[in-house]
Amino acid sequence: MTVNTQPTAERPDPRAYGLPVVRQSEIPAELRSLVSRVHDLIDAVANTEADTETLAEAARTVEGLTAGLNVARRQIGTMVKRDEDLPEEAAEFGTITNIVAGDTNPAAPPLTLHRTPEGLRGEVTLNTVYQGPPGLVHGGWIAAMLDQALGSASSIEVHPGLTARLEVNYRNPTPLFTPLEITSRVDRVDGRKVHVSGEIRAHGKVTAEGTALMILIKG
Ligand SMILES: CCCCCCCCCCCC(=O)SCCNC(=O)CCNC(=O)[C@H](O)C(C)(C)COP(=O)(O)OP(=O)(O)OC[C@H]1O[C@@H](n2cnc3c(N)ncnc32)[C@H](O)[C@@H]1OP(=O)(O)O
Repeated sequence: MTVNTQPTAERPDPRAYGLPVVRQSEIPAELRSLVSRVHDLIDAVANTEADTETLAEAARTVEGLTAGLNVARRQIGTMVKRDEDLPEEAAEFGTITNIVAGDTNPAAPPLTLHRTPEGLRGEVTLNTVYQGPPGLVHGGWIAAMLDQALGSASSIEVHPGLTARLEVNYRNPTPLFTPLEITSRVDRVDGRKVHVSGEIRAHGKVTAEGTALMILIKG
């Protein structure tokens, strides 16, 4: 089908579902900096061979930091409003702690997707935190990235939906420490059923391809 790259005129407002909304520009630079440093910390912890004294001291420090941050927690389901140059009724929303793309999730790579004339495109480079087989990306994580890219294609080009079915073909190993190109698009819309597809490429070669059926949320 011809892909509609124009935002849908009417999108569901998460506030109508009782979900708080944070504008992307409202996320403090200090929080973004903390998220980036903890992202690096996760990698360091996963790979450290430091001596036990250093490990024990780090654990105490992190425990204290965790307690300090937990004094004020967001409501589950808090959404972030993206692309603020769009008109209010065409605004895009994502879950702020989304494991693949969440702005405030240090465990997320994060994957950012942008519109193209063909659909959506993003680039991401993964470290050993996302490792499955030695030197390769975990297959479940590959599925998660495709789910995100395919779900976003539906959300941005048609309407937000939930994944009813996802099929992944693993064509070639997906390497760590290598820029991965992720593309997705809407193939067909049939009432509330949106058929979407996408790929992951490394060095221009497809490593995984996915197709999914998204069921649009009502409203
Ligand atoms: C505010 C901003 C929020 C924004 C929220 C945006 C979130 C994006 C998240 C990214 C993607 C995810 O990870 S989503 C997370 C993983 N997925 C899930 O947890 C979904 C779990 N499943 C469900 O909740 C449900 O099964 C749904 C919602 C998928 C469908 O339930 P429903 O809404 O009651 O719809 P239902 O009447 O059953 O089906 C509608 C039509 O679709 C068909 N259909 C339904 N499921 C299937 C299926 N698996 N395979 C084939 N066909 C199916 C039915 O036959 C029917 O066709 P016909 O009779 O009309 O012909």
